[in-house]
Parts: sequence; structure tokens; C-alpha cells
Amino acid sequence: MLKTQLQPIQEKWLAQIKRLPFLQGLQQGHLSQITRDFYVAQDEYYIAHFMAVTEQIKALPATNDETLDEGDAHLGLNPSPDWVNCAITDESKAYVYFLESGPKTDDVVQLLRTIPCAESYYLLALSMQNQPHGHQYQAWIDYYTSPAYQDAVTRYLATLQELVEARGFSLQANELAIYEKGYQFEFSFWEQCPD
Ligand SMILES: Cc1ncc(CN)c(N)n1
Repeated sequence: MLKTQLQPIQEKWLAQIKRLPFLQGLQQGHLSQITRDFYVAQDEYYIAHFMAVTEQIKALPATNDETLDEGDAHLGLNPSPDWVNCAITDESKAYVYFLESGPKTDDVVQLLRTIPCAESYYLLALSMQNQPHGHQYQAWIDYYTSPAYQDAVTRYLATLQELVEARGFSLQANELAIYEKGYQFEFSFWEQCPD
């Protein structure tokens, strides 16, 4: 039931994200240095906040996430030392504000805010796997398709499933709207990256 509710939203936004110039460049291995630096700067900022939010989700079982450091994925894009000089955009700040806003007491809502972030990268990277001649950004793809990252995504979805089953009613329209908003922010985050 959960999958039936989430999948149409997920598929709609992933299709739009894949068409964006940055994703096309990522897929084809043709991103400029400036573009990669810009992305890494925005994402370092984003991830720091994302990690803090997920640590507050009480229902998420504690795991050994030592193998997960998204800095490794960034290295796969070969940023220059100049990435630290890129200003953080209003779009990136708005996404972080969305993650951090709202009551912290409802784990269902908090998971719905964060799952688009976790699952979309896994699904995007999966779609870039198996290029005939290897990939320019193979380390980025490998990071987001790794068993450790996949386990984290599975853990988020399984926890949401358990919480929804335990409360005895399926996701409501206002909750699905939060999940969709998360995907909208994912889209805007990628859209802002120059090609
Ligand atoms: C904006 C964003 N969304 C998702 C991810 C993958 N955790 C990320 N690194 N950055």
C-alpha cells in the first residue's frame, strides 16, 4: 500500500529530474569544473543539515553508518579546491529550511521529508550504472549504488512502513504532499546547477 501511494509521485519527479541539464551532464560524464564545484559546495552544506535532521528521527534504528560519508561521493566528481568559495544559494537554503521546519515529534512526517533525498540518489545512480566503457564519475555512481547506501534507503522505507502499519491508517493527502514537496526541492536543487 505504501509503495502504491509513493510510487506515482516518485516516478513523476524522477523523470523530470533526469531531463535536467546537470543530470544529463552527470550521466554523460561532461560536467565542467565550475559546475562540479558549485554542486559540491551546495551539497556539502545540504548534507550537514540533512544528517542532523535524520539523527533526530527517533524511530530510525541506530546503525553503523561509518561506511557512509557523502564526501566520498563528492570526491568522485573531482572538485577543485575552489569549491569552498562558492556561495550557498537561496534554493539550497530553502531546501534545508524545509527539512528543518515543522514539528519534530511526528516521525512519519520527518521520514516523508527525508526519504526523497535518500531514495532519489539511489535510483538516479542505479539508472547510470552499467555504461559500456565505464563512467567518468564512476565513484559517484558507486557510492550511491553501494550496499551501504542501499541499506540506508531500505531502512528509511522499512521504518516508515512499520510506523504506518502500527498506527493503522494509510498516508493521508497532507502527508503525501510533504513527500511530494521533498521531491520538488530535489528537483530545484538539481535545476539550480549550471550545465
Ligand atoms: C540535495 C541532496 N539530496 C540527496 C542527497 C543524497 N543523500 C544529497 N547528497 N543531496
